[in-house]
Amino acid sequence: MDGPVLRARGLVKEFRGFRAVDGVDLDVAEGSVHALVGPNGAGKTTLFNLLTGFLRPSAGSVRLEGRELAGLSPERIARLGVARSFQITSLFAELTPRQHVELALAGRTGLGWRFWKSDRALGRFSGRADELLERVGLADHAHVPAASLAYGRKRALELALALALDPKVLLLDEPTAGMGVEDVDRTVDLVRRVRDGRTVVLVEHNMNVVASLADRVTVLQHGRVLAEGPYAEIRRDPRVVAAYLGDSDAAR
Ligand SMILES: Nc1ncnc2c1ncn2[C@@H]1O[C@H](COP(=O)(O)OP(=O)(O)OP(=O)(O)O)[C@@H](O)[C@H]1O
Repeated sequence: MDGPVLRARGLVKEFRGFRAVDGVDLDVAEGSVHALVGPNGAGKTTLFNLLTGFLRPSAGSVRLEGRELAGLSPERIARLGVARSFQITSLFAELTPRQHVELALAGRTGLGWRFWKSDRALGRFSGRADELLERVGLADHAHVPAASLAYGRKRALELALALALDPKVLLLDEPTAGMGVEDVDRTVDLVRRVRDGRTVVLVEHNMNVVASLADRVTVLQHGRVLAEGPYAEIRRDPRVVAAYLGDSDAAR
């Protein structure tokens, strides 16, 4: 199809008269990795929540391949093809990664929670579950309780759960937040592996990660788009340097 897969126009979110997102236009091209960056409080998380239905916009529209999403529930939006990962899922401590992914796959088909205890019903998803776990590097940890997984591996599992929905657009909320250098490198590799023709939108503070992954970058400030373009252009834009890149958080 022509044009962006995800398009926001005039998005506004007001909290008691304060505009956290203030008239944002966003075009996310199909198959691209698009980063949302900006200083603390710029409105990145709020925008993310508007795109995924976790918040209802005060005004404006969000379209997925032309279809209006504004006002739909997060579940409906996920089923239509916009799924998010990181900082949302609470994993079940005693269930294994394999069981988590089987349940996510079952939920997608509508088989859902009614069958959640039936090994036979879930067994039909085991092949696909193994593929997804392999994809995110968890094949060797498929059968341990989720509670025993290291932090980076829990996040890899959350990514597998989002991928189980086979989304058109995958949204990643600060995928490297709280990680040490090794886990950051591993996560960058992981996102590269799973994007595979998929469209990815990510909120990310670590500019090295943005530089390695993003085809396009939107810089937000005070709820508005300050600049938009390829990373190489954005990083030289004096407005962006002044508003954001000079800040030590972004220089990490
Ligand atoms: N539920 C809410 N009620 C009132 N104000 C809110 C609410 N959510 C966010 N805000 C305000 O909206 C502004 C944007 O917040 P948001 O969390 O979207 O920024 P951000 O760019 O994601 O910041 P950070 O990088 O710190 O996560 C902030 O001033 C914040 O205090």
